[in-house]
Amino acid sequence: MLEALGLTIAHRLHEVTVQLRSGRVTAIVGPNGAGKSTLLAALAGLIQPTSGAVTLTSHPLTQLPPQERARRIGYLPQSGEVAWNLAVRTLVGLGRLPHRTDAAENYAAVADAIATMQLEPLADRALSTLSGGERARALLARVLATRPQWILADEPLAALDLAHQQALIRRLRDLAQEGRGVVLVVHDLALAMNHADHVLVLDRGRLIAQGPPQDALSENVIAKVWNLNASWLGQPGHKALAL
Ligand SMILES: Nc1ncnc2c1ncn2[C@@H]1O[C@H](COP(=O)(O)OP(=O)(O)OP(=O)(O)O)[C@@H](O)[C@H]1O
Repeated sequence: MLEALGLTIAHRLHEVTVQLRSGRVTAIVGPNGAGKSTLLAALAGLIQPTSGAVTLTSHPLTQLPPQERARRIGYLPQSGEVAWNLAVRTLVGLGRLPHRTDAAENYAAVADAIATMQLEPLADRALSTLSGGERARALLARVLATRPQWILADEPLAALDLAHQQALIRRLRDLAQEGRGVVLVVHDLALAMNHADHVLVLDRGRLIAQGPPQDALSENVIAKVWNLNASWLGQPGHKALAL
């Protein structure tokens, strides 16, 4: 379990307590500036809280050696920028750095991540020659190549076309089914409603609601947080938001 306990980050998050379980997909939603990216980065151990703590299987994240943390938690930041103009395959291979595994195992993990993100035709291309969505898939493949217990991804679907979005959601759901923890920041409330097992709703740095999507994303919560009169239409798993 990955937990935030009274997590406060000055001016950004206020007393957030959440328990994230592996084996399920958790979506973090909320308006712009609500603190979603801040919470995700803090859960990955990348931001020091002003007060409160993040624990992984009851151990404070700060006590885990960085390499161990990198093996256990794969983090995809929101910005799709890459400092070096690497080939896709080389970038994905960086996901193996936290491990001391042999070449065959590294090769298999990289090949698997490239296949999962449907990047085979692009594997030898330089990142600078890719489109925004192709680059986003390459960056996520690097996270998958680590084969972490936890996958924390900030808007991983934002740059993807509909077919790649659906393929990625299926894959992330499969990874959760295998027992990994998947935590996604998303703006698309229908996507969170239809595909997440658990939803956290943030607003102005505070946790407003959490629970199964049908509870956390009720029309009342949407009215309160987004100030929108919206109605859910359709059947579970295929719901759409009418505004
Ligand atoms: N490095 C920083 N230093 C100080 N304040 C920051 C920093 N990064 C973000 N903030 C502020 O913290 C608040 C939460 O930002 P955060 O990026 O977590 O929001 P978000 O919910 O992910 O927003 P968005 O949907 O726009 O991506 C915002 O008010 C933002 O201006």
